[in-house]
Amino acid sequence: MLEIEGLAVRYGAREPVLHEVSLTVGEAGVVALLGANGAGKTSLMRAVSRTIALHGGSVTAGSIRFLGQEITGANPAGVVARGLVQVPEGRHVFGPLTVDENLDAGAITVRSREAKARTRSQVFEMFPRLAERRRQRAGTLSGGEQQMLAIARALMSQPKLLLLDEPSLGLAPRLVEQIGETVREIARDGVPVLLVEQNAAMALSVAHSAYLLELGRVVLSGPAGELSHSDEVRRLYLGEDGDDVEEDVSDGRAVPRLSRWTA
Ligand SMILES: Nc1ncnc2c1ncn2[C@@H]1O[C@H](COP(=O)(O)OP(=O)(O)OP(=O)(O)O)[C@@H](O)[C@H]1O
Repeated sequence: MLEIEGLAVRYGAREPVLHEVSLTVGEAGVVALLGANGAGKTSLMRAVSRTIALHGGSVTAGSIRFLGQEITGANPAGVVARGLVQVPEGRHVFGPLTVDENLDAGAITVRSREAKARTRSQVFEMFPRLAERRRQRAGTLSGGEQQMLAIARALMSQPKLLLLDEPSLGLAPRLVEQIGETVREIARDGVPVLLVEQNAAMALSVAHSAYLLELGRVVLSGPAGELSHSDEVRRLYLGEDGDDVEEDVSDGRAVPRLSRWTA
């Protein structure tokens, strides 16, 4: 469904942040893209959703094919119209609008009233908490509910492929589990997912295959089960060697990274 080959991305005149990245997402299942802060995960998502230019970046080499067609020159709206929909990091729900209005906004490209109503009831089945809060303003929802709304809004556009950027970020472990279950369910319902995560444990538990990015390069890839048994992933990303605590340079506190929700 999605074929990325030899992709290079840079911001302005700086050194490229992605080098020769190749990655494939098939017709079904979940593909996880793992990596530490700054590895280039979000930049890859932006390249695929064609929002990279909005962030001052560009694709300088390689190709991105979606459903067999080159999309490297497409614009963001064109990509969404083809069924490739991104839920960016940080949720970005429309705070002053209600849950229902947010869902309407997600369905703006869907013409048929019946199709919209059908998708809305499927979405409410998947997220009963949103159904209970359909007239509540999105800005007053909890962090976990906002993340669910961001995913639900993307589903309203009836995507053929969903890109999820760090859906577990900032959520408590119980909610991370729920997000993982939701991702599984979306894939089971027939929408393949490219899941970007720092939470390697969650991502590898829901994914079929996975890629590990380091400093803009794919350094490991394969079936998720194999990656979760690789020494490097276990040591650096699943925190099995006590190696998961690094200095947070912003305030000097030692904080667990990558494996922070796995305890
Ligand atoms: N708009 C931008 N302008 C310049 N450089 C950027 C921009 N966005 C990202 N970068 C740089 O690109 C590199 C990759 O960042 P990116 O956000 O893609 O990584 P990431 O793996 O998603 O990290 P995180 O998990 O922290 O979100 C970093 O060195 C970052 O500083």
